[in-house]
Amino acid sequence: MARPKIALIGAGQIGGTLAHLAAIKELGDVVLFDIAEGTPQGKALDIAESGPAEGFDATLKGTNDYADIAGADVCIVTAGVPRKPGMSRDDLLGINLKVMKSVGEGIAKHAPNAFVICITNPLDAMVWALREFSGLPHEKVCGMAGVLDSARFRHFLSLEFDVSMRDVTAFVLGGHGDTMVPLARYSTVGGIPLPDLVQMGWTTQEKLDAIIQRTRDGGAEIVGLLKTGSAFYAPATSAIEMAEAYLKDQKRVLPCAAYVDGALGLNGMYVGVPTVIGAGGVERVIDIKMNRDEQAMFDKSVDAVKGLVDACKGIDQSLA
Ligand SMILES: NC(=O)C1=CN([C@@H]2O[C@H](COP(=O)(O)OP(=O)(O)OC[C@H]3O[C@@H](n4cnc5c(N)ncnc54)[C@H](O)[C@@H]3O)[C@@H](O)[C@H]2O)C=CC1
Ligand SMILES: O=C([O-])CC(=O)C(=O)O
Repeated sequence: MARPKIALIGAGQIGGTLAHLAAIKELGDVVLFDIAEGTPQGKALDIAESGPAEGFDATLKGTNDYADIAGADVCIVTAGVPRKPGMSRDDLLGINLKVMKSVGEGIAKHAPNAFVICITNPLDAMVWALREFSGLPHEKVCGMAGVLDSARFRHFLSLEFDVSMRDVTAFVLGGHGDTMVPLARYSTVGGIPLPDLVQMGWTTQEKLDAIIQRTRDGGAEIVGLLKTGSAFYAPATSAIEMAEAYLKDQKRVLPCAAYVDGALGLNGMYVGVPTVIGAGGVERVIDIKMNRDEQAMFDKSVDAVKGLVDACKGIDQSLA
């Protein structure tokens, strides 16, 4: 049976890391696309040359021609611009919206049956716009943010509790911005919810609040350290987890920016929610119940995403 084909649209920091991970994990043959001439070709060749030592079977091709993504099973989109210190993700909206238009058209023409994972920021608005421009089914287009934000939360919790990251679960929902919603009640260590761990004296509410804030600021913390761009190792790993769930029909329960129409009181919008990802794409949005405080935080985040979508419609009349 032929290997799956994975198209990576954008061959920058995340795109290159995605290609490396996809090859090492033998998820399929990789096509790296970028408008920058030489970059995707150079990265594809460099990673291919790591194959003999690593011992993977996958082909890697770099290209500036959308025709080369033809028939891709998965497209992961990182094309666009990252932020620098002092910027918010939302500042990228105008420039990256134009990129989503060309990428959406390219995918629609050459890989209309792909499962599409958008990473480009501001994430929730960009995945909405990419879906609009591509016209693909909603369940086949989603955005990566919740897996990353939850991974950051899990990492910080594992440090606080001095336990393996594998035994920490977390759910971060809402938009991928300052209003994101880390849900303590739905996050656990060894199956014990975080509020119970506070009561058991394993940590204090103050420390937990600080970890939640550090999670919200997780992207900015890395931007502040790197200075020239934003995080790429953990974002790439997170998107690969989603792609693998689709390709292997794993039916993973993962938070992602999905199209929600009916669940969680939402009518037809993209935002971070718990989902099930399998061979059907986003097969299910989990309609979790939130308490009053959680709902208030989620509503605020939903409003922030709606504001960004309205801004997209203001910039590009074809989206209105
Ligand atoms: N959703 C999330 O959780 C995260 C999102 N991001 C976002 O991911 C995006 C990519 O980040 P990096 O890879 O670090 O940036 P990067 O600058 O290293 O790579 C972006 C690549 O996109 C290419 N590009 C620009 N316009 C294009 C077009 N029209 N078609 C094809 N390629 C195009 C550039 O040539 C560049 O190689 C940024 O918008 C960043 O904010 C970053 C981290 C996490
Ligand atoms: O912070 C950024 O600009 C990149 C990003 O979305 C993240 O790392 O969470």
